[in-house]
Amino acid sequence: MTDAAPLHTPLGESPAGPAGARGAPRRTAARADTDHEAGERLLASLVPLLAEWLPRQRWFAGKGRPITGFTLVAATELLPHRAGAGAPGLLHLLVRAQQPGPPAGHPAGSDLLEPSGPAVLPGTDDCYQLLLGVQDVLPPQLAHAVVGRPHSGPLGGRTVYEGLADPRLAALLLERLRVPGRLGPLRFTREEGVTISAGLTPRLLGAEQSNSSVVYGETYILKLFRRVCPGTNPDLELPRALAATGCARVPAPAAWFEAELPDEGGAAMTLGVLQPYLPGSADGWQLALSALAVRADFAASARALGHATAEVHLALAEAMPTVVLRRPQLEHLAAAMTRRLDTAANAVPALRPYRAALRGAYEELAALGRAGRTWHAQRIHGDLHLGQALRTAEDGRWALIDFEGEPARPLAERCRPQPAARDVAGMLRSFDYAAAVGRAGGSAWPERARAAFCEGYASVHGDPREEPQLLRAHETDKAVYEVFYEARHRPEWLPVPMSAIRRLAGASADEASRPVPAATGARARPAPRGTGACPGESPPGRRAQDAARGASCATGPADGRPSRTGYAPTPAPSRAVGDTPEAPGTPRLYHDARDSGADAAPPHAADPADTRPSRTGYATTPAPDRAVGSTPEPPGTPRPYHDARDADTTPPHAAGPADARPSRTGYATTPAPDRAVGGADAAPPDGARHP
Ligand SMILES: Nc1ncnc2c1ncn2[C@@H]1O[C@H](COP(=O)(O)OP(=O)(O)O)[C@@H](O)[C@H]1O
Ligand SMILES: O=P(O)(O)O[C@H]1O[C@H](CO)[C@@H](O[C@H]2O[C@H](CO)[C@@H](O)[C@H](O)[C@H]2O)[C@H](O)[C@H]1O
Repeated sequence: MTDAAPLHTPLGESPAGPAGARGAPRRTAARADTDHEAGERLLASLVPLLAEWLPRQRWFAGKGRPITGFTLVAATELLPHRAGAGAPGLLHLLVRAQQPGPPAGHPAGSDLLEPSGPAVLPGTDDCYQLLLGVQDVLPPQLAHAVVGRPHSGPLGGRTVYEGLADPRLAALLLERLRVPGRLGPLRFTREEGVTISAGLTPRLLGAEQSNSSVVYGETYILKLFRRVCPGTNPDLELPRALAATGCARVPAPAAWFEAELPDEGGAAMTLGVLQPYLPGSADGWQLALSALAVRADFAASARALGHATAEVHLALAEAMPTVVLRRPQLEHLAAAMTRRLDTAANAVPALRPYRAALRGAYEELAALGRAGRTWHAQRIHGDLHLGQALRTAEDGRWALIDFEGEPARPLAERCRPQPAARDVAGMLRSFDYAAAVGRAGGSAWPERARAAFCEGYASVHGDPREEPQLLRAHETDKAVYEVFYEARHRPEWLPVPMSAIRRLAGASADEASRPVPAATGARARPAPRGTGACPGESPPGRRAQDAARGASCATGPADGRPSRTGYAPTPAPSRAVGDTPEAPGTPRLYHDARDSGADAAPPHAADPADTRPSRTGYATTPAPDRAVGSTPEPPGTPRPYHDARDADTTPPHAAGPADARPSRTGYATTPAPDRAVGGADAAPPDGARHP
């Protein structure tokens, strides 16, 4: 029982037939095991297809670096495919992709309270979640979803495709989530007291995402995390904690599923979360751009958004541990920000002229720590921007989504308490972005929005403007990150954060401590002046303007779309582990013999088209801020939302009627160990709870 090596298939070793044939994946010890052999054959036959297909997926985090091999972590047959049956099969795979070299997308290890890792990393082997459909012949409406046809192996001659694109297979996932249970390493959990309707029609979202989401009957949305790691994803943890406090600003998880892989240290890997869908909602980015398109003010919406953000922060501070940041932590925070600045400046020359001035904001923070100043840190959203706020059609209130934090950062880092100012800074930066992309033509619009947001926030949870050094340091840190992000993913957008960099670098200490002006009667600040030659620093170019009107950025990564993901800074070399009685370290192919597939949901035309606007850009439906704007809308424009000020009722969480149908699949319990990744979170620097 020491068959410990994870199944690893280097590229270049093509599968040539059944198990044991030339090119089959290596293992350190042989053991006759049907599941293991099935797993070997399966991965071997899929490797050439995955090597081509994976880098083209928008959620693939390792763009720009070659994949040198794959390691199978676990394989589970959610629905067996029977040749000639006509019905599809569904395979769930957890696969590591080995990629040499430093990860792309984010300025270096960016921990808050712990020392950073090395600036240049030897490589990554991120684990990805794949849901692969299998059919003999794919109907034309699923042609866009094809992964490929393996030449040989267990799937030889069949068509493998993105399973989420097939409504029959997406429906099966919902069916799983409706009834708690296990299947191999997969555990499906439903929130206590929640019932989930059966038979809701699935629709795969086409939005630009770090993950993949399926909407069920406009009632639920299932987010499948694509790059996964051991531990509870904050996008499950925080919304659940918030729901327990009664905070209605965040859709409460109704069900979720995880992988339990004992050799990962016992930490379940969150794979997907089902939550109520807010139909007809519009995100803050769309709304802000729509307001700008008709020269409408956004202050009332921004104020309501500040209010909502503060409510969420308050609830999180009540529900989760908080810490006090004292001198060591503040020095550490300043040092981490400085490292990120240095890494970004090394990568983006445009930043270099401002480096010394920007450091001042961080040094000021450290100096305040040395002088005895303290701040509280708590769990926060971690990646707050206008695209993460939805204004609901039902009652016009703001809801916040996507609590994953910056997906590029290691999980442990994302789970640490941080100053709430970090979220505030993220949103303030977003107003600048909207103003630039929406061509506000001056600083009045963003300044009013920023001030209004702070006012709304202050009415609940303390005024962020009273912490000018903390806010400035975080805004600087965010703008530096954005420079790096845009340089890599959307070069046309680089002038947007660069303009903030000039402003932040140019601010004197006095100016920095000047509070954000009040929204009412705020005077426009003069346009920021440049302080040096800066490649790419012209106003957003034609393509950025086009993007703001609905076109895609032409200089994104390989797939031609700007990637929303960042990087994976934690090197995670594959290792052989395992001591479980079954087949430690052995990837297993789980399946459920009871699942015939014969009674699967009836075929349904795939609906790949998603009419929701992209999150990165580009409102296509003018939706001005009704709170302020008086400009008439274009005729026929749907108005799915109304002003938050008019409504303060809680959006109900949609839960369907009880349905007692049993799950169609059963439960295999064999563990599929792989390796431990990531570490426990750092101990809080101070156990004091937020008063
Ligand atoms: N509860 C919800 N109701 C309505 N739309 C949602 C909901 N959650 C997410 N969305 C839509 O799905 C998109 C992607 O969701 P998000 O959680 O941001 O995924 P990702 O982390 O992959 O970016 C959002 O921009 C929003 O348009
Ligand atoms: O939503 P993600 O967590 O994937 O965040 C990444 O992509 C964002 C773009 O979608 C990017 O946000 C930046 O651009 C937004 C406009 O497109 C703007 O509203 C944000 O303020 C700005 O930071 C984010 O930085 C990146 O991490």
